[in-house]
Amino acid sequence: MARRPLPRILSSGSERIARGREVARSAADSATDVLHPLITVSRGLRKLVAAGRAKWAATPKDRRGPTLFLAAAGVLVVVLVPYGPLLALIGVMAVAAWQGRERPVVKTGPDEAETERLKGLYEALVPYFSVPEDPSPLFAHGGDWSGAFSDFTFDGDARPTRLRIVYPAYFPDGEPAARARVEQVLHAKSGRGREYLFDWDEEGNQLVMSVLPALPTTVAAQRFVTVPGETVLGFTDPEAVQRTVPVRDGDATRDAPAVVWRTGARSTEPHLLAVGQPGSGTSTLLRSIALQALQHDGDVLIVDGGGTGEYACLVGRAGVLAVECGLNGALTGLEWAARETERRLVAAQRARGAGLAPPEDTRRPLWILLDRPSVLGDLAAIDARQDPQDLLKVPLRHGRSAQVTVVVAEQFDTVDRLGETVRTHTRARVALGPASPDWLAAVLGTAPRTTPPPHVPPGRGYARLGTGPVLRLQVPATPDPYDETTSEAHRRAVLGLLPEHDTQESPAPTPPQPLAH
Ligand SMILES: Nc1ncnc2c1ncn2[C@@H]1O[C@H](COP(=O)(O)OP(=O)(O)OP(=O)(O)O)[C@@H](O)[C@H]1O
Repeated sequence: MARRPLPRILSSGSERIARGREVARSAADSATDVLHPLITVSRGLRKLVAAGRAKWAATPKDRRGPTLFLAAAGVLVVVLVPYGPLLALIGVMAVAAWQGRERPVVKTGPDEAETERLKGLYEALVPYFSVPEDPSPLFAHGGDWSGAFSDFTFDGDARPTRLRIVYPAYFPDGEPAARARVEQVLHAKSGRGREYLFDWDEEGNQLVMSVLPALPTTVAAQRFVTVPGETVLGFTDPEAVQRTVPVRDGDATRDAPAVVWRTGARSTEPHLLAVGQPGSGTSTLLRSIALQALQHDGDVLIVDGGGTGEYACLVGRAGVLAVECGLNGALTGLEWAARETERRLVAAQRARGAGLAPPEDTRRPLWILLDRPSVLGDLAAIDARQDPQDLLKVPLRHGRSAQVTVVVAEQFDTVDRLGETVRTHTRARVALGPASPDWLAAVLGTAPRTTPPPHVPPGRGYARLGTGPVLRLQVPATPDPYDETTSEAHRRAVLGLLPEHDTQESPAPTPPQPLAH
């Protein structure tokens, strides 16, 4: 049913009321501005009068007469001096203005609600931070929380946003289980729905709990300022990394703390494994890596076990050797990649033997991106054929010195299908999407020091490079430009990064030739 327009009189009447309110508000604002000095002086005068009264009340009765006499003499002198009354008036007004000025309220400690929250936290921690044998326990029921807690800040709901806790030296802070119990209590009692960082200082017997803001999700695919051999996996907390990268974020440009992965001959983590829940963004991460590899003149071979066509935008682009979705194509492409790795090694070795620099064609980065190898493994098992994963052995073992980088993406529930070689040689790790601490520890080698985020947007997770710290990660939005749900801005961003369509034939799909040694 079509909506009937409001009667003119009603709509214009409400407009007039709104305009009237606006005028009244601005008149009130102007009046406050004009009267501000007067308000300040009268506030000061009130304070002076109150102070005078208090002084008079505090003066002993026998000294009131002389005091009154002195005051009267003072007034007389002022009256007799030329311009005395005027100067006295100016002086009183100045003192009143000074006394009446607005002073910022300085908070000196937690308010009632915040104190209650701290008391509750303290009581909840008593069972974990005390033992019956301790003669003077730092934590005891009904004890003094101020000896254990410091450096606290709160949000508007009196929930702590930062808290330093001193605990007794006998607390087994080296045991992950003991730490986890304390972290769980703090998480629950400080308010769920926020992401906490727990920073344990074993030497100082201190724990600092802080609330982390959500990682921004607004950075989309773009040409990142990196050198060849560097790939931006995503963005993290400013304190977690030293490297920042200038990024376009909406209409502004800012320096964003980036998780930069280094590949190539000097890399200690030359290959990467990304694991995620379905829909968590592992294919998007692979697309982002592919675009960055192409930006630095790399050759890219994509094997998409999921076969959902998420890499269609890369088909036929300059630098993209092949995008294989079926088992046959995957086996052909990966067999070629294994032989190419061997060829590069042999050629580089021969050149070194002859005292020459390695040939140009062995130095061009080659990227093998393999999404969902477990699916291809299943298909291969049905046909009693070779598992494509097996063909990754040579690139994974020798790829580093041959400028060959392997990136594997798999889902959490099929991660156990990955072979030993893949697990051993993919030392750069990414875990995306919601996951339990145990799952994350299985992928990253250790659990993150942060609690799970209340809301996990796509592309949100953790990264760990080798034995480095676990970093929170948000992958830049790099959606499939051919997906109709992709926004126009993102579609243009990704299409703008794609190389031109290649007119030359790519080498990957050709059957592998035996190497002439
Ligand atoms: N970093 C990101 N920023 C914004 N959106 C993202 C990001 N990563 C993924 N998405 C969106 O989430 C959806 C799923 O992403 P993607 O296909 O990459 O997930 P996946 O882990 O490969 O899942 P599946 O294997 O089920 O396809 C897509 O709509 C994608 O655009």
